[in-house]
Amino acid sequence: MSNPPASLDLTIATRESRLALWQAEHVKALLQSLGHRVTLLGMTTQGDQILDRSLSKVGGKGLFVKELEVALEERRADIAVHSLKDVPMDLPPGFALACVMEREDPRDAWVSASCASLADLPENGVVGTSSLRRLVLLREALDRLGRQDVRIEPLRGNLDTRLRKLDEGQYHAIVLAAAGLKRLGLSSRIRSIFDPEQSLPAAGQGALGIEIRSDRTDLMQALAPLVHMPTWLRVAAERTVSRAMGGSCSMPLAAYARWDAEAPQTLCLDAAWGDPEGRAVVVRVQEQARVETLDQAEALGHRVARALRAGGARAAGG
Ligand SMILES: NCc1[nH]cc(CCC(=O)O)c1CC(=O)O
Repeated sequence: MSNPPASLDLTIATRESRLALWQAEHVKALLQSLGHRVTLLGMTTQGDQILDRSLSKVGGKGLFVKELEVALEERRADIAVHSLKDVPMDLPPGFALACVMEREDPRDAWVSASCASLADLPENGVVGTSSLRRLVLLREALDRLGRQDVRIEPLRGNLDTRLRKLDEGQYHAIVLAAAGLKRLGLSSRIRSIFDPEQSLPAAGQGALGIEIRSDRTDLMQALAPLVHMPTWLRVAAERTVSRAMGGSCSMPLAAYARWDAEAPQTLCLDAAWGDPEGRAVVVRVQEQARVETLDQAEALGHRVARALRAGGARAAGG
């Protein structure tokens, strides 16, 4: 006979943006429904403080997770909830990704009151995004429409700040992850959702990950019911591409995996790599494989990274 699962006292370290708090509350509610007692420990990260420079210039993804890891290290918290997109490919020694949860909408959203689409932008229109990936993919789409007049301008800050900058008229439209808007009940702001063919999502976009100290095997068991394996396999493949390309936000790289609707257990992985100067997409590849384990997902990711390099993509730092 197995023992009933232990009820734990758990502290969740979280950033304090509205989206981060929503995500932490979401995990808190799930853990409480499993019988655990949960408190939140809110904290500000460097990524939240540096708002005047593009993230790719100031050190990238690690900026959003470092302080949370210090809280885990100092045992002030047990788990950290992250948007997987912001989590570096390799966690520092002593930390582990214990759980990947079911994915929200992974796609990019077009947010604009005045323009229904790219084609609808006025002469010399301005679109806001700070993601190099979105910049490169938008530029490509605009060039195809013959819209060299449209400018793409940097846009930083949390979701509310970005929406305010749009509302103030600094941009005609902005591009954001649909997942964040949906989680915060802001779906009505979404004018349209990009087909992944056009704006291929970033590795891990829309998925939540839970990080722990790797010695906390007790927590792995407690978190097991929150694991969504179909999502974990998708994002493992995507993140492997990113890791293999030296993934950082200073490289325009998209990696998006989806399950084939017809073939059982078959994962289709698309990737796009752009010139780091952010001008035009140079390489797009697609591979698929039967995937039932994380190892197989990673093998697919490596194949896609090799195909990107064969097509002319260069890994960062080498
Ligand atoms: N880079 C910031 C970030 N990290 C996660 C999300 C959205 C939610 C998600 O992808 O889970 C966002 C905002 C955005 O890209 O518009």
